[in-house]
Amino acid sequence: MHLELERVTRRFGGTVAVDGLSLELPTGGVVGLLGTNGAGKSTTLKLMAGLLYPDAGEVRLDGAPPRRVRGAIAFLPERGQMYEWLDVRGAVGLFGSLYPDFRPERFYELLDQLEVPRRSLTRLSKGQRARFLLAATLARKVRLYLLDEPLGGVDLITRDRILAALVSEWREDATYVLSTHEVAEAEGIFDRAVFMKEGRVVLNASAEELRERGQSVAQAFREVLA
Ligand SMILES: Nc1ncnc2c1ncn2[C@@H]1O[C@H](COP(=O)(O)OP(=O)(O)OP(=O)(O)O)[C@@H](O)[C@H]1O
Repeated sequence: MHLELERVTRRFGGTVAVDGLSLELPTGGVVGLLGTNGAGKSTTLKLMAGLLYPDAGEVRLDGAPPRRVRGAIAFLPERGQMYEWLDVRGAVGLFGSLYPDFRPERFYELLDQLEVPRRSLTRLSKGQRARFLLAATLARKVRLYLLDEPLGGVDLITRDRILAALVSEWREDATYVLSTHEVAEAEGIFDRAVFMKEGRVVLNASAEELRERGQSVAQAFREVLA
């Protein structure tokens, strides 16, 4: 899915969360949306998902406003506090009825791959709950995956499993945008890194461009955001 944000601004009261942000992402690939706390990553993802409206500027997905292509977007919110009552069967029922593109087989595979015990969410740890909801999100077959901090608050071993699950899921016709401040750990999976600071894009570089600059994502992150 071709993603375009044109001079997008979003405020919350006196706070400018996203400040005249312009960004164009062609179809396909894995995009890291990187920035420190409060940089505006979550707000940007919600604007892309059509869950928030901009105060100014425009968001277009394949030329249309997000609300018109909502069915082609899977969004993983930052904190997995929703659906407390869900268990695996409930999730298959709920996601299956909400989303015609939900693939139960893929969900079971991902649960195994992410080593999530098949229990209700109330009986899972925070990290397991986050992986449960990540599995449910990735089990949808859509053209745009927006994942807010899928690596947040998990241990290193779990992080590797999540990255493996993500990598096993990549499809060429789909775009994956994931926000993180765990830059070093996510190194190597991004085709493109978009660095945000104070609601703006301060650097948008492909992995190749970073290599040509002789920089790792982590080095570029430190340089740009310092
Ligand atoms: N619903 C809201 N009401 C008020 N202020 C908000 C709201 N959502 C975000 N903000 C503010 O907007 C700014 C950007 O927040 P955002 O959550 O987009 O940043 P972030 O880069 O995702 O941060 P983090 O890495 O901490 O999740 C912050 O100053 C935040 O306090």
